Amino acid sequence: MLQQNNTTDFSLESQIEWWKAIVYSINDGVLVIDHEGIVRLINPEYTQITGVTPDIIGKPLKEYRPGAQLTETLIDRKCKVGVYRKTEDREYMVDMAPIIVNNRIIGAVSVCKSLTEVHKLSQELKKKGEKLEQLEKRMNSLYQAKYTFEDIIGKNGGLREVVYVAEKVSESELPILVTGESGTGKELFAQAIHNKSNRFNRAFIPVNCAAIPSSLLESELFGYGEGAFTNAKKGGKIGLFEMANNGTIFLDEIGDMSYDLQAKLLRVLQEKKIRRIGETSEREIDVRIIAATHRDLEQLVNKNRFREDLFYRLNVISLHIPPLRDRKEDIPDIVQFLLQSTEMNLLQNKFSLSYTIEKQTMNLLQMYEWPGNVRELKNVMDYATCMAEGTVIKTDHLSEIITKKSVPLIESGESPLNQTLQEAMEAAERNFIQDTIKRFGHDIDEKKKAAKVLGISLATLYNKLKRHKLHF
Ligand SMILES: Nc1ncnc2c1ncn2[C@@H]1O[C@H](COP(=O)(O)OP(=O)(O)OP(=O)(O)O)[C@@H](O)[C@H]1O
Repeated sequence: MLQQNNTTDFSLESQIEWWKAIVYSINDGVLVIDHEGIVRLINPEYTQITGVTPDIIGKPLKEYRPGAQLTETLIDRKCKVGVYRKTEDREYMVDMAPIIVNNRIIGAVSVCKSLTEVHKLSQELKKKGEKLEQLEKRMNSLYQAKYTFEDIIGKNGGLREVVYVAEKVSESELPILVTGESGTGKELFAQAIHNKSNRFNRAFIPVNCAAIPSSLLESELFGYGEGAFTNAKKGGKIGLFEMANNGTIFLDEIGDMSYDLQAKLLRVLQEKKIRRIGETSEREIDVRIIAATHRDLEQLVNKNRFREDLFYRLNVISLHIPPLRDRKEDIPDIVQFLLQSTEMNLLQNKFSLSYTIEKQTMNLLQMYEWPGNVRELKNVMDYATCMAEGTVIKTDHLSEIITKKSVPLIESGESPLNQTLQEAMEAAERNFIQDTIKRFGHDIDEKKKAAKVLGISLATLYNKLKRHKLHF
């Protein structure tokens, strides 16, 4: 029996008990034979794993278990590692070693590990892995980018060039900064880029940095660990960066992100690691970042409201989407495209309609300045198709704001609607200059010719281009 008090007993009997207790407490199965191959000891775990009961003790192993290789160890003196054994209902791995004292073999020991348990665990792990894969697939399908470059309509005013660059950089891993007024199609571009990249079947996670209060944005982006703060969810929360792993995160309105959070974003860009709030360890992530803003980031940098280092890091590839008023020639194609989408929607509801638009109505659409860009045009067309009694879109079907604020095209000869003379003259001058430049071309010699035809100096032409916000 083991000593119950604190005094140390060095008697042989006590020492044997001591070693036996150690062998019994081991989690692996242990069987020991002496130099004659007689079983001297097995622990309960050995019985558990192999089914061999303690009545084997004192008997020759070879007789009891003819397949046992342990007795060979007494002869060849070799250690054997990871010998696979399988009986009807058990599977286990055995390590064997001779017990040598003063260069004499006094026995051999076999240590076994159950594979049944390992199998069970690996089975469970497999199931969990499959579940995780399913969840990942579901998440990817929930966060799928639907637009491709085919959905980007138009080519005028520099849009063709932007599409060209965007397509080229799609497959690169570099961050992209998309700028342009609200409604010009920044997210549309981001989705198209994602869908053309190798990440197309992974998640595309859009985040509007201006729509989420800055106090919440950090935990939304990075997630948090359990107990990170009061009201924190049990088990913590995964952040959007982790959700976008292997995919793309679209950080819209990046100019509205707080200065502190900008520093954390810069770290993600540099280290490709994130740390959930309240946790100490970091997690590796592989996310492509596409940021967008309608603000002038350089100006924000100058005002110390946007980090210069982050700006340069994001601005490696920049795409500027021109406003719709600078590419009014695209309006007919976009209108056609929008009407077709409406038709497709109706078709899904079993209605088949084919819309046309009156020339006069189209003229009016091209006279308007579109401060809300393509999004506004989409809304106007949705409204018009609702208002139309038949399939022809007429001026009456446009909202009042369009009919009131449209400015005449030079060649249309339409009279201005509810405009002051000054406003109409300004609009006419803008359109006339725009048309003349388009007729002659963009380079300096062509502009000189345009200025001559307009009867103004080149300097005045440049001033007027600036005043009318014409980017040629
Ligand atoms: N060139 C285009 N061709 C077809 N549809 C377009 C085009 N540009 C924009 N759209 C459509 O206009 C709407 C607004 O686009 P999007 O949301 O991408 O703009 P945004 O610049 O990201 O706007 P915001 O800055 O307000 O977030 C979307 O429905 C989009 O599909």
